[in-house]
Amino acid sequence: MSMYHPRLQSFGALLVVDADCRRIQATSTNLTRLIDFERPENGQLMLACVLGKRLSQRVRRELQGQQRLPGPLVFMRSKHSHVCFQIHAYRAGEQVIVEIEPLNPRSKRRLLGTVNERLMHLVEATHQQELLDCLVNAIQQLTGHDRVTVCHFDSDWHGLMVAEALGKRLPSLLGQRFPASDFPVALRKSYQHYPVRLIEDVNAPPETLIPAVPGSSLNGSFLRAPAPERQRYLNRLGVRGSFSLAIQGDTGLWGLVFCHSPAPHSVEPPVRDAVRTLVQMATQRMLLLRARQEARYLQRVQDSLVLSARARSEPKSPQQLLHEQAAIWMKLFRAHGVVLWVNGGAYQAGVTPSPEAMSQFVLRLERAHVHSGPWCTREIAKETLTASLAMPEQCGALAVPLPLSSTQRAWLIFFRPEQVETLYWAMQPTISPKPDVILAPSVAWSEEVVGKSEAWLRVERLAAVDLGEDLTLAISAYEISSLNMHLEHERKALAEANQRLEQLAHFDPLTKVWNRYRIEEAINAELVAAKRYAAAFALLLFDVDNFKQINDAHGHSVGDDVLVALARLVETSLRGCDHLGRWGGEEFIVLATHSEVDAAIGLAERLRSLVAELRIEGLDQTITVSIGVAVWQPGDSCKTLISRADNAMYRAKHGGRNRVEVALEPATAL
Ligand SMILES: Nc1nc2c(ncn2[C@@H]2O[C@H](COP(=O)(O)OP(=O)(O)OP(=O)(O)O)[C@@H](O)[C@H]2O)c(=O)[nH]1
Repeated sequence: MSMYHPRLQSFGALLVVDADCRRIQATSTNLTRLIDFERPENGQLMLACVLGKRLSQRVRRELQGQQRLPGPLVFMRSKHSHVCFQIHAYRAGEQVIVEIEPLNPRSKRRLLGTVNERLMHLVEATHQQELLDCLVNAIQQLTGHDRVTVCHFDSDWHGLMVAEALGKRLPSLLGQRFPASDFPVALRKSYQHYPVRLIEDVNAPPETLIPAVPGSSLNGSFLRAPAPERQRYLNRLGVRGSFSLAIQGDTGLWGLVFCHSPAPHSVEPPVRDAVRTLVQMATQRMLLLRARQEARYLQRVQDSLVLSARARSEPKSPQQLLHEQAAIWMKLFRAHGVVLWVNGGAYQAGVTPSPEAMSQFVLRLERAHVHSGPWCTREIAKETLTASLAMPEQCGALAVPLPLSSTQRAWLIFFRPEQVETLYWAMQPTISPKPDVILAPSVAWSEEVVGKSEAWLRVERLAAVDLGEDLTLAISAYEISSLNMHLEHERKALAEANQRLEQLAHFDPLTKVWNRYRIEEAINAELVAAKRYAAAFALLLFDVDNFKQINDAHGHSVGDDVLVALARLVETSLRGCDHLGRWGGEEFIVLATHSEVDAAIGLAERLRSLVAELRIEGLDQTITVSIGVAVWQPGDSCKTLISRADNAMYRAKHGGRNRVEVALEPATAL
């Protein structure tokens, strides 16, 4: 195992103790300078020799089964001396590390008051900037460093100075960006594990451990000296005293608080702890403020959804939805254009690509973006999916798929304009600083960022998904209602067609009375009833006299008028239980139910004389009919019955027309 020579800072002493918390295996070289103690004669230094018996027992007890002491312990080395010490102890592998720092107890009361007052200010802050300003001022007041800054990391780990408190007249770093290379991954990771880093003097000659111990790691120690590259970096800035703390966001390292001074700068342990508490409180408050802001934004989006929810009870087409909502949506999503892509068609508002370009874009999006979440870019021109949209005025796009069905997706797509941004990059000074002069990295160059839109925030993407779900429902509701309307239309058309079919099947198209098929059906039904109940009925077969001559003299259409007028006249003269049908040509049949021969003859005579009085417009002659009457007799069929009526009618014709003849005997030879 290799021997370990840690480089330690001198503001505290460090002990490496065995796992049992008794024997000291190594001490930092400055231990004897900080604390008076007696070395035992046998040379085996015990923890009790340095901390005293009671305190070392307590450390042992509190570390039993624990990784570290629950809080710092304080002790006074000698009754005659006023020097106090604070102890931290923790386990590192098979060893226990004990850190001892001198303490000034007189500063404590004053500190508590200041910290409380500053905490109150932090809790009252209502905006992030106010909160961070309050934090840097509080820290500057507590530690006295010459520059206290808050550096916030962007998604590429470049650091932007967002708040600053200056003790001396120093140039401001506010608004400057430090490149990600200033914050290497190892450094960021170490802040995640050890959020507080104090370097009292960057250039102090380091202490080390005697004797060197195998494999001991002091990564978690306050006292470890800065790594050489960090030392060089701080030297180039002219920083000798440095104190830094991590600000942990909900998704990782949000930023760092830097406290810098050109001269060595000590920070008492209680001040260090107080600053840590302030940073933690400020972090909590910041997360809360952000959560509130996001909640307010989401509420505004929800409010806009209620409108489309209303559209569900009163379905609206995608076009109507876009027309009514586009302005609200664009305001909420800071967009200048919006497209609703449904069923291969684009509904657009504001500044958007041409429909052809949109259709190409959606095709590519469908192929490349198969999952259900939103897709976005800040640089339309550089993104392969959007490069061919060729729309210089819009730089950002946010697309949300709307799963209308398992096979078909619609899209809601927002377009954002370009936002030209000037970034000020801090350059590290190349000259060596004069002693006691802290350098501001000069505004060596500024960069104009073009072709990018504002970033699509996480909360905006979430809100877009909410809106997408709402729209999916609204569009589905519309499609269902359209389908229903279509079905209803189809149903009506079908009913009408059926009705027409019924007419064609059962009615004569010219006279609108029953056709031959229907009257035959009725006669057959009547025959069944007559057979069962022996209830007589009669058939009246009548034919217009000399109809050919009317046709020839006045034209076929007048002949038609005669047939229609005749049918109307006879139809309206019948009882409700009698039926009229057209038998063919100018022949009609009246089916007179419940009729014996006398009643049937009476009816035939009444009809004959009514017809003789009929006047037709454009026809200056009377119309007459010859009627053959046949009354049902047992054994009759439809055929025999009609045949008998036909014979009777034939006789009427031959008897001079405009007459009624009755079939008296059954028809023969049928
Ligand atoms: N206008 C019109 N004429 C029809 C229709 N159906 C048949 N006819 C005509 O009715 C005429 C029947 O003539 P005929 O069978 O000789 O009988 P008629 O002239 O009435 O003479 P009689 O029956 O002996 O009195 C024919 O000229 C047919 O063309 C129709 O639907 N409309």
